[in-house]
Amino acid sequence: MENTLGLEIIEVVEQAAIASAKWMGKGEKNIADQVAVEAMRERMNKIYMRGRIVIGEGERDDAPMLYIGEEVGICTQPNAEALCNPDELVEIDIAVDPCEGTNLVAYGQPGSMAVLAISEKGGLFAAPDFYMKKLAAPPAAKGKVDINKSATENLKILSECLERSIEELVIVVMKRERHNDLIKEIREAGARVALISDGDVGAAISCGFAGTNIHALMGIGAAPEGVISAAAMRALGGHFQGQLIYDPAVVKTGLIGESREANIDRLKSMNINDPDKVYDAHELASGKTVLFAACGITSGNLMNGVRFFNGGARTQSLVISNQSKTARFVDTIHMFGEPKTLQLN
Ligand SMILES: O=C(COP(=O)(O)O)[C@@H](O)[C@H](O)[C@H](O)[C@H](O)COP(=O)(O)O
Ligand SMILES: [Mn+2]
Ligand SMILES: [Mn+2]
Repeated sequence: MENTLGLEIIEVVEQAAIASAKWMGKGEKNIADQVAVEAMRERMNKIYMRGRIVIGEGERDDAPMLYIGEEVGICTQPNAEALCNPDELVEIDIAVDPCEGTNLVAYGQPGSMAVLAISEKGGLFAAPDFYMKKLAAPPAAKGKVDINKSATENLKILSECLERSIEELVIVVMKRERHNDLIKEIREAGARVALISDGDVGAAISCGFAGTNIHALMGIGAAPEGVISAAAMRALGGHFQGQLIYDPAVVKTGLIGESREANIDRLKSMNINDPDKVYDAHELASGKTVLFAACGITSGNLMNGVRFFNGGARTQSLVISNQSKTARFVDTIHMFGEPKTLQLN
């Protein structure tokens, strides 16, 4: 699965990022999102694979494209056996977020990316459209920090694992009212807080690399993004835990259904009978093969954003594989038509 797909999915995220980047700074988050979805879908459908979207843009009725359950790839066609070899006919599950950080793109802010994760069928947790409490940390702290512990305790553990004082730690938290107490606790414990407005996938993955100056992600974001982050962290060997949040009173903002009770019933209807279960990266991305790909739309900690020049664009992507144990940064120049120059910088 991996050999051919690893290369193809780079182009999938690149095309989505380029399309979205054309809308950077225009204040049009829905268009920046929509063009990324269209570009991602178009490129995916050129791949010899038999893919199914398990995390996408929502249910079929609401989302015209890349909806949950949508089949993508050449080998989903009725005559697939004539077109595809046995490897390509293996069913694979795909989680996508074509524009992660739509607000960041619309307002020209750093940290947006086109992103996806792939595994064999059943290898990615089909997260409901709920919130998720998340804890991401570097590989050195894997299995040592714990989402059930307080932020203060986790900071002590992180400090030991990373051989740094608590004061040297930087913890990313989304700037939301629901995090006011968490932010206070982290600061009182002595660590530093980097607040982000959006884009917790990039923040989670940044914990996987030393040199990003991000040592943990704490707090509540969206569950689908949690699964995509978990796929990357599983392949990187970093720490990731997630716990679904189904109580509207906890998140304080956002659409999360009518009531706690109604949400528990909804989870049960999805065969999630223990709504408080804590999932680790291996449960959220349980497949034997896990591939992750992202391409920067606007520049962030991990990747440069799309840079256009006369006749082309340059992109930077990241592909992580648990099989080849690689985190590969890919730098690509895209030629639109016949450019007069190929701009390096
Ligand atoms: O910032 C985010 C927005 O993602 P997108 O809609 O694809 O641009 C995500 O990274 C967050 O995980 C998440 O969606 C968010 O925390 C939930 O929204 P909010 O209610 O504003 O906190
Ligand atoms: Mn997102
Ligand atoms: Mn998105």
